Parts: sequence; structure tokens; C-alpha cells
Amino acid sequence: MAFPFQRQEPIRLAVPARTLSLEETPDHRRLLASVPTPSAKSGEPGAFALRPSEPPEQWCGSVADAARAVRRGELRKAVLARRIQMECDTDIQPSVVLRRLAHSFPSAYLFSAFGLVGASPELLLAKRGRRVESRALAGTIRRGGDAESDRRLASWLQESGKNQEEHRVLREAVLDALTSSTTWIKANERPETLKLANVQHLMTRVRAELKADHPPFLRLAAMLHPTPAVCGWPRDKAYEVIERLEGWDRGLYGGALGWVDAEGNGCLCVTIRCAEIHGKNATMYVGNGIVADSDPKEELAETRAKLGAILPALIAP
Ligand SMILES: C=C(O[C@@H]1C=C(C(=O)O)C=C[C@H]1O)C(=O)O
Repeated sequence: MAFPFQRQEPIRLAVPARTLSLEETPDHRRLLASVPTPSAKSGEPGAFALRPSEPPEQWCGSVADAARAVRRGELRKAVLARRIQMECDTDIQPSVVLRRLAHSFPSAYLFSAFGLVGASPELLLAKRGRRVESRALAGTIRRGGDAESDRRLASWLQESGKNQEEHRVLREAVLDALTSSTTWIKANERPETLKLANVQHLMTRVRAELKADHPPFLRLAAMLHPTPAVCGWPRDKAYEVIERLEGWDRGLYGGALGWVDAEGNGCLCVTIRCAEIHGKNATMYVGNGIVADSDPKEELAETRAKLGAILPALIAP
């Protein structure tokens, strides 16, 4: 099932013909073991062209506009996204893209559903019995080329006031949304650094136990969605800024995708690091949190670093 980014749009639901259940392992080793290494030829385009839907300069202008709105005190954070179109000379095979993602991002939430393929590092909400978990990400820097520069970049991220503010807004919103439904709730005081193949993020893991009369899983997820990781805060104001500055329909990007079962358990990741695939065409989506000190050029570079997840999986260089 999937939630679109827009809260008023209907939820998508699919009933699988077959389900395979993995043990609750934190890594995906068992899944990976069943995913063969893609062969060089499998669905690989001979030629492709990339085109951003909006010129990068225009997106940078929107970033500057959103940062000014934050400085004027209209909101604390807005997430602005870009769309990059890819056209290939052969059909893009979603299953091949998914396998490549599984190899590069073994700990991510992998999905190929409703035309969207991706590897998201972000968990909106998982529930088993009365235990819930969320993994909130905001604040980003690229990976370093060697261990030393990688460590330097990670400590820069931890010291960056701009990135800490992006993260704080998210942390507070997730804790606020869940706390009244829980008997206890735990979150790391300072964000951890999550290292992915292409970027590193500030991360807060939230774990909680729900009260006996807690709201159902989908209601809890709907209370969280969309978090400031993909929308901003306050939510209504951020929706307004996104509508004004982006002006296109995000569809399932910036939504949530995963499974729910008849016992009221489920797991929904945030639909980021993904592309919509239609035959020879793909649309990649990528967004950044914008706060008072966001610099348009640096934000543009950050979107390019984040694209380092889905883009290589589409073209397998
Ligand atoms: C919105 C996206 O990513 C989100 C934005 C982040 C940021 O601005 O630092 C970090 C992780 C994600 O929560 C995306 O990848 O499209």
C-alpha cells in the first residue's frame, strides 16, 4: 500500500498474490542471497539522455525564496524537490533496477510497486504488536573519497547548525505525533550519522510502546505523514510553499509505501531515492530540506549527491 504526498489523495492498495516473509533480521542478507547479481546485459540501455524538468537555476531561485520565507518567520522548514527525466533507447526493467539497488543499498527499504522503484533509507513507521519504530532522517553530506575525508565530512555534518536545525524540526514533529499514543517513547538525544553508499545523514531512531487503546497503525502513520523530512513545518504552511514554488504533483514521491496486515501490523518507508518508470522513460525525484541558512548552490549539489542512489541503478555504468 502507498500514501501519496498529498494527504487528500486516496491511498493505493494492492493485495499481493503471494507473500514471502523474512525473519526479523536488521540486515537484508537473506533477501540478498536470493537476488542474483545482475548480468551486464540485463535491461541496460545503450544510450540515454537526462533532462531536469525545471532548469537548475530556477530550482535555486525557489530555494532562495523558501529560505527567505523561513527568515521572515513564515515557517521553520520547507522541502523542495526536483524531477530529472531520463529517456533510454530500450525499456527500463524495474526488476533489474531493484536488484542493482539491493546490491548497493542492502540496508535500505527496497520497493517496486505502483510504478515506483527505489531504495529508501527512511522509515516512517513500523509496528509489531504494541511496539513501534520510526527512523527519521534530515541533514545530509556526501561521502568522502577516503576514510579520513569521510570522517571529516561526518563531523562537519554533526557540527553544522543548518543541518541540526533541519533535523530538530523533524525529530520534534515525529515525537509530538507519537507521544500521546505511547506508554513510553525513546529517541537518541543527539542524531547518529547514517552512512549510505552515496551520502551520510543525521538520523534519529524512535522506539515506543503503544498504549493498549492506541490508534490503528494506518491512523498513526497518517498522523506522521508527511513528516518534515519531505514536507516541512508547520505542515500546512510548508504545503503552501511547495505548491507555490514547485507547482507540480509529487504523486507517490514524498509519500509512504510498504505493507499492512490483518493483525494491524505494518511497515511503511518514506518514498524517497526513487524513480517512476514508464517503458523507456524514468522520472527521478529528489528533494532537500530548506531552512534559514540554506545556500541554493550547496542545495543543488546535495540533490546531485542524493541522485547517486537511483541514477546508477537505472543506467548501471
Ligand atoms: C527528500 C529527500 O530526502 C530527505 C531530505 C534530507 C535532507 O534534506 O537532508 C535527508 C533525508 C530525507 O529525509 C529526498 O531524498 O528526496
